Amino acid sequence: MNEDIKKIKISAIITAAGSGSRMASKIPKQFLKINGVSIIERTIRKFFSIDIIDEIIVIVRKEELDFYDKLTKKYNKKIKIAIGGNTREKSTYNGLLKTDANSDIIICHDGVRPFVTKEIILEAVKNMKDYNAVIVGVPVKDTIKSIREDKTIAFTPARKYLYQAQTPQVFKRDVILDAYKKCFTEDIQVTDDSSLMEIIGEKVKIIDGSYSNIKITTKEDLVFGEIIAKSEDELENRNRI
Ligand SMILES: Nc1ccn([C@@H]2O[C@H](COP(=O)(O)OP(=O)(O)OP(=O)(O)O)[C@@H](O)[C@H]2O)c(=O)n1
Ligand SMILES: C[C@](O)(CO)[C@H](O)COP(=O)(O)O
Repeated sequence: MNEDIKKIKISAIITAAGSGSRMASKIPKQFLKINGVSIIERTIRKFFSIDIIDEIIVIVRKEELDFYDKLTKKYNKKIKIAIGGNTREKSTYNGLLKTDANSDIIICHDGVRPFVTKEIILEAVKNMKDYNAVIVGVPVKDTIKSIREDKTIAFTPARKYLYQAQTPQVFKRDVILDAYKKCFTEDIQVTDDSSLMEIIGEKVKIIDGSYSNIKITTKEDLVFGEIIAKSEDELENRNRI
């Protein structure tokens, strides 16, 4: 491990205060189990296993606080809880306010992206040596069409320049705080935190994530999720022996 990385203070924000409308399940999707373990616990334990992360802030819905009591006991004092807002950005901002003011780096991650790897998280953090913002993504495999309201095609961007954005997305704490202040003052709506950095003119580096680092959004994702989880769990069990 690079000695410089060990010296910096790192906070992770895991957003898990969504309602999962596209999943349309009886319980919020973060609590659905994949190969026997809830999605949110799978995500939390990935971050928990990384020594250089000093604190993990999990953003939750107020009515689900009880569930996290058990999880925080299991994963000890490294975990703090913050209450979410009605958009992902508001949830992330509540998490940011709860981070240690001495933190240098903030890792933002979707609670429903449980198959991120330790290697990807560390690689994103390493790249912060040269940038104030680093995100993870994968090259787009399909041809992407930008469409008009009437569903005719407006244009086809060159695929070689297209990446699908994932999380983790990593930022210098003071820079992301500034970006969020602008977002709320000017009522800017975005679908990822990187977009805010782009709006304030910050250069964002994208590094390769993994096609397995899926966001569990709809029912089909659960099918892929089971396959990925089984192979991940099998590997972990084998390494334990
Ligand atoms: N107000 C919100 C909305 C979303 N999230 C979190 O942000 C992550 C990514 O969001 P998404 O997949 O869109 O989750 P939901 O908002 O729950 O799903 P949907 O958009 O289908 O309702 C999820 O871990 C979700 O819990 C959050 O913390 N607070
Ligand atoms: C941040 C994100 O996971 C990048 O792919 C994604 O944009 C989140 O989507 P949401 O619907 O805004 O939660």
